[in-house]
Amino acid sequence: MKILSAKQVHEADNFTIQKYGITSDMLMERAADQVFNWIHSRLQGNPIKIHVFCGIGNNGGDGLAVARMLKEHDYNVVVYVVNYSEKRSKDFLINLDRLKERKLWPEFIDENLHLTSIGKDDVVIDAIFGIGLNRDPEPWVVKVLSHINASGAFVLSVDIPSGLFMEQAPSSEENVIKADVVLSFQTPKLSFFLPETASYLNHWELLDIGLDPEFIYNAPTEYQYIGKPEVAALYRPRLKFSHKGTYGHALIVGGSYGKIGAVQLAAKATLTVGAGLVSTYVPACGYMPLQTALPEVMVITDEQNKQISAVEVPEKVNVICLGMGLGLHDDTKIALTNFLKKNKLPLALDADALNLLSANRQLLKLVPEGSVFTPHPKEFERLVGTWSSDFEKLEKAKKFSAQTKSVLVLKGAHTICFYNGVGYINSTGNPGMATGGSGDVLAGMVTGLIAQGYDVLAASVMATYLHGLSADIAVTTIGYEALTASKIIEGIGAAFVELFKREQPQQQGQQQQERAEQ
Ligand SMILES: NC(=O)C1=CN([C@@H]2O[C@H](COP(=O)(O)OP(=O)(O)OC[C@H]3O[C@@H](n4cnc5c(N)ncnc54)[C@H](OP(=O)(O)O)[C@@H]3O)[C@@H](O)[C@H]2O)[C@@H](O)CC1
Ligand SMILES: Nc1ncnc2c1ncn2[C@@H]1O[C@H](COP(=O)(O)OP(=O)(O)O)[C@@H](O)[C@H]1O
Ligand SMILES: [K+]
Repeated sequence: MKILSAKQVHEADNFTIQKYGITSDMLMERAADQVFNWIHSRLQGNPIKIHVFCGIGNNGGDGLAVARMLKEHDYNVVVYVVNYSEKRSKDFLINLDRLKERKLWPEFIDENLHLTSIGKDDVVIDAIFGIGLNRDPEPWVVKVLSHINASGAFVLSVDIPSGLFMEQAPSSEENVIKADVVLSFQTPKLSFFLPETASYLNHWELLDIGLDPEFIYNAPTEYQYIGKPEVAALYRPRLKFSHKGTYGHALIVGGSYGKIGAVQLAAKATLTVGAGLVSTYVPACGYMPLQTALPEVMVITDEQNKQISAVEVPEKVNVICLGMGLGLHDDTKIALTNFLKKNKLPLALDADALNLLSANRQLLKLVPEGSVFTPHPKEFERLVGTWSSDFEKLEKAKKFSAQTKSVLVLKGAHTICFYNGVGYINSTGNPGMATGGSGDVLAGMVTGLIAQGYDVLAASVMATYLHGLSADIAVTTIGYEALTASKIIEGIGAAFVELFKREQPQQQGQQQQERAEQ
């Protein structure tokens, strides 16, 4: 799913309005109707107090329209207009008139703040700023935002939490509403996925307001949100008359004394995503544990017992994964240098391979184009230096991918794969994955898919999605704490199966029952 910029959303609005001969006010009515339905299906007429805070632009217009619909259904509504500018939008004014026609008079809030108290059991609808926010709110507006944040009420933000920019970090935490739920129109916003800005919302949902699909399809975007349909489309079915040679031969190079487990995890993950053959290259101390733990995997050993001092590549290997548990020994640095000087195969570079490259930057030039780098944020910082905000980190990631002409898999709660100027944001995964070895599993999965002939971008995006999905399935039965890297590997099969499961159509009665329970 594409992630549009604010400018593109406005263009999509105009395009839709012209193509279908509708008015902008009708589009606003659609948006408000969807928000109202969402609330109404949950509250079902509950007389709870609902405070609707509106700005003076179209986000405020949405708020006024929702307030009108709530009033028409006899909800207990109070409406406020946060009057931060005299430049009221046309559709805001239309909806202000409609509200007044229903005898619902908003309270206007200006810098002479008079703020009504909000009970902690009340509901707040936040429609103060939407995607039109282009500068920090003024101090008195910040006080309104803080008043809402301090109330303890359930906060539902329309489109985006007020004060949160689409593509820029807020200058202060108190400038932004903390939303329990965001009902966002048509397209998710980039700031929903970055650690610094995602913390302003607990949960988001998309409402389809019918912006023209053709416009969205043709819009060039810098970010995409990757879900099941995008990944299912990448899947390459296995062929009836195939054999193990059809699915590639991957080599995993890694391990040092005490860190052979990292190679076990990666190699097992490589096999489990379907690679035809998997070999490992490890220091001699890794021979016995690997042969014992993974009978399917072939093992080649270095002449050194505790660390790798050379890399030997067996014939017919078509992808090499390098780095897990490798260590930073001088022997290993020499091994990596000599290997990179000769190697022409695509690489998946992880962990200590990345750390060795960071410490010996001249080696980066030897990494073949079309490789994959899988750093976690600290490893990425070692590669490119520090950043002042998550948005700057994204720019650095894009630049690194362009310079190396490779995929950069920047790991995190929402891992983002960068390639050719586009960031693919993963939708699966959970905090149970914050456990040693889960990154080794991901690197192995990427490698196993490349071995089978997936291109490097498809392999990275699909591996990242399945890795998170496996963990998501696992935690439904074992919880977050007991999730381990090995359990992620065990769940890869279930994740593949889930990829092609159709949602069961729900019976109407069942839906009503579920709504009543919420
Ligand atoms: N297709 C869709 O998705 C649809 C979206 N819709 C809704 O429209 C919303 C976007 O509306 P919007 O463009 O009118 O902007 P909004 O956020 O209400 O801000 C208002 C104005 O405030 C100003 N301003 C900015 N920052 C400021 C500041 N710090 N302090 C003071 N003023 C500031 C700035 O004007 P400026 O003063 O810069 O000229 C800005 O234009 C969107 O989020 C969604 O809710 C639906 O209605 C229909 C379909
Ligand atoms: N809170 C989280 N939510 C979702 N995914 C997470 C979370 N924490 C970690 N992960 C995932 O787990 C993996 C951790 O990788 P990494 O830090 O390299 O671990 P290790 O070095 O122990 O193998 C990454 O794929 C990351 O995206
Ligand atoms: K808002």
